[in-house]
Amino acid sequence: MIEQQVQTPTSDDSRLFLLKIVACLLCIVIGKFYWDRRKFYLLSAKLPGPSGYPFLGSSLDFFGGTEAIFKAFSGYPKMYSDVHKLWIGPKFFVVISNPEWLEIILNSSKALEKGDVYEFTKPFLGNGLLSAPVHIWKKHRKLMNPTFSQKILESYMPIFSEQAKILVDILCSENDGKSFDIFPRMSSCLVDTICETAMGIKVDTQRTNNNFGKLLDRMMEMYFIRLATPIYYNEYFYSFTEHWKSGHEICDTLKNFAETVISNKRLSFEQDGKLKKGASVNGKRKFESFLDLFIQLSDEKGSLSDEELKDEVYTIMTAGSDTTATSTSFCLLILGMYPEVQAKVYEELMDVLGEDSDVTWKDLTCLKYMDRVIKECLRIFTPAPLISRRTTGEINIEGINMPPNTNFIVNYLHLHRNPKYWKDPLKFDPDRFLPEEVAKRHPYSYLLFSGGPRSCIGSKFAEMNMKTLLSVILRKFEVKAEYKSIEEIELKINLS
Ligand code: HEM
Repeated sequence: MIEQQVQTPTSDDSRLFLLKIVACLLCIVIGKFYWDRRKFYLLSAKLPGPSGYPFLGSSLDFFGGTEAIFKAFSGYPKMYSDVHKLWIGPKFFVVISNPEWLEIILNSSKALEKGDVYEFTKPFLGNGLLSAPVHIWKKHRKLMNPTFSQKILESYMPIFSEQAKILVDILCSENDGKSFDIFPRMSSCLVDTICETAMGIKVDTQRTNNNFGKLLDRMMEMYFIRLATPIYYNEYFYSFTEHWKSGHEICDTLKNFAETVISNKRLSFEQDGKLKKGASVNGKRKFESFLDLFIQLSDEKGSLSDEELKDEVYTIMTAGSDTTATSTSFCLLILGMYPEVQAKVYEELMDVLGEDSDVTWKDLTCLKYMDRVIKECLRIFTPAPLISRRTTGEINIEGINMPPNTNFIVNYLHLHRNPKYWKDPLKFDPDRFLPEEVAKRHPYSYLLFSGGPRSCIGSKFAEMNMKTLLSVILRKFEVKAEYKSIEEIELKINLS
């Protein structure tokens, strides 16, 4: 009789078999990871730039917070080129500070989508203009563009002036001749200005210890902390951190606040009947906040839900307050370092406005020297130094093919300090912005508010607000700065 011998697999055999399957699966996953990204490796090989370490890329350059990010982005273009590659972890970026490239990219319909880092703003800003995907952005931007018209912004001038005067009163009462940091005061002033213009509510953070302003500030700060902390990039790991928890708590409080404001507005509109479009009082446009206007326009042209209204209003508040506060503070700092320039600005203010008169929009258009001073200050200290975009189709520039889903970082800081376009870039010289000088430069060599169809919607608002603030402050005070040279000033960086 033949006995059939059945060999049962030992536990070692099955372990080896399992190990082989896991190894095979791992190879497939890694292979697919590299295969999906092969186009970025090809592109990376064609561009100069730091190669970084495997898996980490150049992320170690960013340890040390926002100052480290600033140093890295100032250094890369000098070391490599004004178009260079950058790996942050496994993520690939093309970093650009070249006007010719920027003109093409910022105007391309294939580069309107925001870069992946804007995802971090989503818990708070949802699909507001700053981070919205293009199909939503197009609809909302079209609806919102008319609300930033000259006429509407002119109706905000009394608020700009009133808040600037409150700031001056506070500075007068606190001024003991000692030096202090103007930014926190400026920031409160801008929060109050933007809350009133965006939502039509007075939060008065300047004079009271209002919690709303603090929460708004904290929310923005948390976003920048996340941006400067690569270990917070992964959503899954981040969701276990205290930072995530407190971010969500603040977010919920701010959301509830906005929801109450919006529902009260809707209620009062229903009670008062529809708003009269562009209604005027004594020949001047009646004040209507952005929120009033959005509700009105969305009723006429296709609705924005309450959630969308909240996102847009908070986007305006976030994008508008910190940038304008930083910009105006930098202008005062530089004017404090250059007394002869400050004297000329003062002289112009006296010529155009005299000692006490309120500032009108017409006056602002006459402040030509101040305009050049502001532009030059913000060239050197660009308040929105980096932005990021992502391609949705192939873009070819100078024979270099950038495939869909390429993330760009636009390095405005270097664009504005690039010695190719700005001789002696750290020299402060407002005359660089004389019309004849501007005409000599590439139009995309100065992009304070970015360029193309997705540039800053609030640029006019910001200019009017900054000029009003400076007009009120500089007629009251002579400012001085402790810094002696621009090189001394260390910058921190954020992403707009
Ligand atoms: C000096 C002050 C300001 C600077 C330097 C600045 C700069 C910028 C920059 C660089 C962008 C990015 C554009 C891009 O991705 O290409 C932007 C977008 C934006 N800014 Fe400003 N901004 C300022 C003030 C304001 C103000 C006062 C408001 C609102 C009242 C505002 C609202 C926005 C919005 C909503 C966006 C998104 C636009 C879109 O994607 O359609 N900004 N800003």
